[in-house]
Amino acid sequence: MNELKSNKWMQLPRDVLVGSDMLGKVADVCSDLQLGRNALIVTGQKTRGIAGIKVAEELEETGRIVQIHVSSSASMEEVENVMEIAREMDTDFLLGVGSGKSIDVAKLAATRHNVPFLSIPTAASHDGIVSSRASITHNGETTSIQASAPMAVIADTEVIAKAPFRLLAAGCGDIISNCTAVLDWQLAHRLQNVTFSEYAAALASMTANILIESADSIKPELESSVRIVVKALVSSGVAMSIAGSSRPASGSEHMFSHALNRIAPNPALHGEQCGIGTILMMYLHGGDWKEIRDALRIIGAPTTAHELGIEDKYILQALVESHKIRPERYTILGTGITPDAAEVVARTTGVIS
Ligand SMILES: NC(=O)C1=CN([C@@H]2O[C@H](COP(=O)(O)OP(=O)(O)OC[C@H]3O[C@@H](n4cnc5c(N)ncnc54)[C@H](OP(=O)(O)O)[C@@H]3O)[C@@H](O)[C@H]2O)C=CC1
Ligand SMILES: O=C(CO)COP(=O)(O)O
Ligand SMILES: [Zn+2]
Repeated sequence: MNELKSNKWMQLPRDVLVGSDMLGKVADVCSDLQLGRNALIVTGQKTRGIAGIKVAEELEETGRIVQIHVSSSASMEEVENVMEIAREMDTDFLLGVGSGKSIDVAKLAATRHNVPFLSIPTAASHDGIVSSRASITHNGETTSIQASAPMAVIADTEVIAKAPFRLLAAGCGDIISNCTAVLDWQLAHRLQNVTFSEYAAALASMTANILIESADSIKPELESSVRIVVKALVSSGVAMSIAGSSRPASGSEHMFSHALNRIAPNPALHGEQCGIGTILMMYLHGGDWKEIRDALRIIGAPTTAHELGIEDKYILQALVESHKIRPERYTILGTGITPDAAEVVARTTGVIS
């Protein structure tokens, strides 16, 4: 790590654009940031046609050379494929255009290739669209890897409003999960003296609370709803940058979601699982879990295993195994909960019936 990198306190995006027809502004942003001529777009199978091609055309119109890579998974092999293409075409910058997976692959490949990266989400499904973390699967294990923050985030509210509403509701679940993430962080600070940032924690909690208060404003196909959620995701990402870790936005509820990804044959969306994890972990914290459940219900995010499409037995198994996911991150789960206790929390909160 060079001296500049090791001395950095926090990394933040330089430009954040949120609004209608923002895809039409990509070339201007690249010129403004002096990003160079050779661009490599990482996009997904569906999102290629939704935004990838449009972004490529916008860049080509200004004389840039653009290559599109369609990525099917957020795996280390994909990151290496993208790095190989970047080396071959002497790429000046990368763009992740699409959902979480495309953005994570572009983010890590750009970090390792040492070029800037732009995040252009087509869905507001989690705060990875702005964070300096990339979730990558390698040898069957998904890990959250430190990467560079995007140089710019360009969120076209028109495109995101047309995405399946389930993705936006999942983004809300990811934001609401800050409630228990911060409680876990405070607990770890008190019991284990882990480094704690009041600023990061306050920003993360405030962001979740504003979203809970705005729950009835989150509606399908409304750009105003997208704007609320994207702003909250940006705010959560900034909290993680201030903290220098995902602590303000990822605690026991994320460990539950990560455990489900390992255990359940068909996991649901990240933010959906984290939302339900927040209900469960808030119960364990002795907090107002009904407030969390009600906000998720109003938004239209799942609050039960049935709505998540995951069998009760996997929910219980994930609860019992969550503490093993990241043993170094102390949370309310401590050294784990028993199968009996898991059943009580899941039944009392109505997550299983
Ligand atoms: N870096 C971080 O901090 C974080 C990373 N993650 C990671 O992100 C990934 C999950 O991301 P998430 O976005 O929830 O899910 P996915 O990346 O799995 O995307 C879900 C689906 O939505 C599709 N999609 C996206 N936008 C649109 C649109 N506008 N219209 C129609 N379909 C659309 C995608 O299409 P397509 O096939 O084209 O991609 C994909 O099929 C996981 O790999 C997870 O580990 C999660 C949280 C934080
Ligand atoms: O999803 C995240 C924050 O919302 C990132 O958290 P992880 O560090 O658990 O991957
Ligand atoms: Zn998350």
